[in-house]
Amino acid sequence: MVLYDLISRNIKVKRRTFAILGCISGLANALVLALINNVAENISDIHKENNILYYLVLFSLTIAIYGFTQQRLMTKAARMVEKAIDGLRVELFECVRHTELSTLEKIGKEKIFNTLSKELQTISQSAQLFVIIGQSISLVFFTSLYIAYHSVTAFVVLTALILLGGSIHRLRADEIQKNMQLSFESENKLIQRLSDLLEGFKEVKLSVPRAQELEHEFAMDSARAKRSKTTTQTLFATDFVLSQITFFAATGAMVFVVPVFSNVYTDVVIKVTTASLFLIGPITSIVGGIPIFTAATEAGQNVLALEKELKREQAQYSRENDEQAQISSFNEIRLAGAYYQHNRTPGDRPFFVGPVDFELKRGQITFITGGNGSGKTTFIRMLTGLYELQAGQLILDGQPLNERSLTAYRSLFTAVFADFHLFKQLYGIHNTSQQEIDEWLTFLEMNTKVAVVDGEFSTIDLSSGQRKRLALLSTILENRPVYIFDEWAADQDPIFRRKFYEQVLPRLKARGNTVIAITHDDAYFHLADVHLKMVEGQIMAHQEVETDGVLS
Ligand SMILES: Nc1ncnc2c1ncn2[C@@H]1O[C@H](COP(=O)(O)OP(=O)(O)OP(=O)(O)O)[C@@H](O)[C@H]1O
Repeated sequence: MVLYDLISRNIKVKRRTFAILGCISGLANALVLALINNVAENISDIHKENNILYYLVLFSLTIAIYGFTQQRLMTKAARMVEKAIDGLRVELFECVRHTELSTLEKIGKEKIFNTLSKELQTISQSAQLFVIIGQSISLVFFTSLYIAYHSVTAFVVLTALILLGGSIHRLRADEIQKNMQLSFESENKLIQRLSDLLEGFKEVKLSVPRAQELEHEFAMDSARAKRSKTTTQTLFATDFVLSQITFFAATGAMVFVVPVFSNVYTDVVIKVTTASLFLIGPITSIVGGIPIFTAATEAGQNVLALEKELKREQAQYSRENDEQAQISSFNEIRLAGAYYQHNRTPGDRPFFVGPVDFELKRGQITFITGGNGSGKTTFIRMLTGLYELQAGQLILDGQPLNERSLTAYRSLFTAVFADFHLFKQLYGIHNTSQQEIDEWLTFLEMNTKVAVVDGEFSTIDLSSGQRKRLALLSTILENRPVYIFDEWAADQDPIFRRKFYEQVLPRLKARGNTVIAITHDDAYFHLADVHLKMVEGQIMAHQEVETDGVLS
């Protein structure tokens, strides 16, 4: 039971409480039937003996017990499922945070969005249903007992037909599951197309062919989702009708079949027929609830699958211990024979960086140049521990790093990547004063546009160059030993570009920070202590490449 496993993982499911409440509720419901049948059968005697009030009180009491237990059951189930989902949501978020960048790239953002939002919501929506199905099963059980008490033959016929109705659904469970998986995949694609439209809105607006093709692909995926959902719903609808027919057959059997096989009196036939009719509500609830239950089970499976994928390559060590450790200084970082190869996409030539030997000394300013696609970003990700090396070693002050020390090692770095994300809130930046923030805002010429209030930028609705300045400010406030800038100055005006190279970088150096900048601004190459060049996944001294013009 995927759903039960998911729910009971973080919270203790009070099975006994649910079972007791479910039984009382089902029993009370069945008692309503028994009472009505009994009063109807003996109505003239009851009136004669003035017992009607007694039965009325009994009837009201039974309904009150049913109402109370049913309400408790539903509230408890909702609370339990929401608590479990709260835990799962946070756990999955944590899992995403701890997973490796390469794993995240492999899984894709859409699947994570879809699972964390829609799939968890599907499970949440099914909370009340679990109770209704459970209570209906209990009602069917007690009503069947009531029928068995009056006629064993009626009970056997009814049980056989209920089992037959139940097995209809089981027969097509695989087909239903396959279609649900298809619609999950189509929905992932739909999210991807939608984010293409929203994130690339400007580009889409500028190009009608692009817009048309995107719309066409979206429509195709939407049609695929529609097909698989319609097939699923059709299967469910047929199941529903078949089970209703089975149910009517069961009721019909009470009057047409049972009297043939047993010597029952008319009043017994009426009672078992009424009881059988009484089952229509719970049986409809059970059959009608199957699609939602199946969807929730499928959603649970997708949640588990995502979690497994996220954890697959996650280091098996205690996160807490690992995250407590921060490295605040170093003398030398070395990459020895470091190698990383990207996953090959069909039709693509595999790209790898390495084997690379590289040394970074504290306080140096290193510039890295290189053509497009030469591997600069990949190299930076290897150096910062964002990509786990597939061969070779990262050595910090003579100590080779292992998985345990990787998170602490990463804390040496802060970066403004080429595809940086500007956080509106200054997450994790607390060791700074308003005065320091304001000074830097003025220095970066952003003080007239933005303020930092309660640890948040007042706005990030700015030009891309200005947003980059704020990203730079965030890194400066973080004050980490090593600064990485990937083409930081590319979209700054010439005056500020000069300021970046001639004032910001020296200021960081004076503070004791080490800087690695990917840059093509040759006017400032003389400011670097070390100048390297990346060529086809190999790193070498810039001078060496420029004079030899060949790769070793
Ligand atoms: N996540 C990835 N999966 C597969 N291949 C990738 C991935 N990231 C980069 N690559 C490939 O690796 C090669 C090097 O990319 P990389 O971004 O490291 O180069 P770069 O020198 O930084 O390029 P640019 O200057 O254009 O940003 C490219 O051919 C690119 O297609």
